[in-house]
Amino acid sequence: MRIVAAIGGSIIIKDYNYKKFQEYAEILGNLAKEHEIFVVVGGGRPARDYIQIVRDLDCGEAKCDDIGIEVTRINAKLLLLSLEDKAYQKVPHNFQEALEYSASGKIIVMGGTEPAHSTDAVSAILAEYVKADLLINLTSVDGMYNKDPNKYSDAELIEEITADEMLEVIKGKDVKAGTYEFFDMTAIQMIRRSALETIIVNGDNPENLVKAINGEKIGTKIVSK
Ligand SMILES: Nc1ncnc2c1ncn2[C@@H]1O[C@H](COP(=O)(O)OP(=O)(O)OP(=O)(O)O)[C@@H](O)[C@H]1O
Ligand SMILES: O=c1ccn([C@@H]2O[C@H](COP(=O)(O)O)[C@@H](O)[C@H]2O)c(=O)[nH]1
Repeated sequence: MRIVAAIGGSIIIKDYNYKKFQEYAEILGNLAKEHEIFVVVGGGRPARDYIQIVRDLDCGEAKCDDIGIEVTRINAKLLLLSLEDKAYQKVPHNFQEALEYSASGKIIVMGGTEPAHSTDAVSAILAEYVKADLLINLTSVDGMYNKDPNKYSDAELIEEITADEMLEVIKGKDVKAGTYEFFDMTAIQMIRRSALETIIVNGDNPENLVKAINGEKIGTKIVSK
């Protein structure tokens, strides 16, 4: 299978610790023996911190996005270093480069591309671009809930949701740099227009990536309407 995995910065760089990179490198390396793997890495807390400095400098939102993109590429580079020769040792800056580098037969790891969306959107566009069979979004919660589980203790996990229903929930959310909380509009629109098979799982345990690929019932599945 050709798989795109989006690893949230909220998990991979949460503790500024090499161990999560190592854990992911081992699992991705094993998966690459059977599957074609593309990874998109998010920015996490360091991206938000850097974005805040650019915002305080009053440089405008697109420049805030730019610095966010730089941080996602640093996180991608850290994962590349952990993967050693199992990955193509260059971070693609756009989808064409990702496709070109994939001719190496190695794992491809990228961060952001251009301003005005999140790495979730990058992963969805990449999944379209390379005609992936499966898009897996690894984040810091067990999937999509009916409301923010970190704010509401009675939030309920949604096992299956259509892209249209997701768009309804997400519309009206903030679209400023670093605030594309959970999913953003661009990501969901891509998922909808190409009916991308998508699963959102908790990536704090990287084994959940394997479970999702093996078709175990886990997280939230986004179905086309
Ligand atoms: N309806 C919801 N269901 C699940 N999580 C939600 C929801 N609404 C808001 N959230 C929040 O979204 C957060 C996940 O989004 P976040 O932007 O941190 O993800 P990420 O993509 O994993 O990381 P990053 O954006 O840093 O790369 C959760 O911690 C949760 O608090
Ligand atoms: O293609 C991209 C990717 C990211 N950004 C900006 O960077 C931050 C961090 O990415 P996350 O996916 O949210 O972790 C994001 O909020 C954007 O501000 C971007 O503009 N374009």
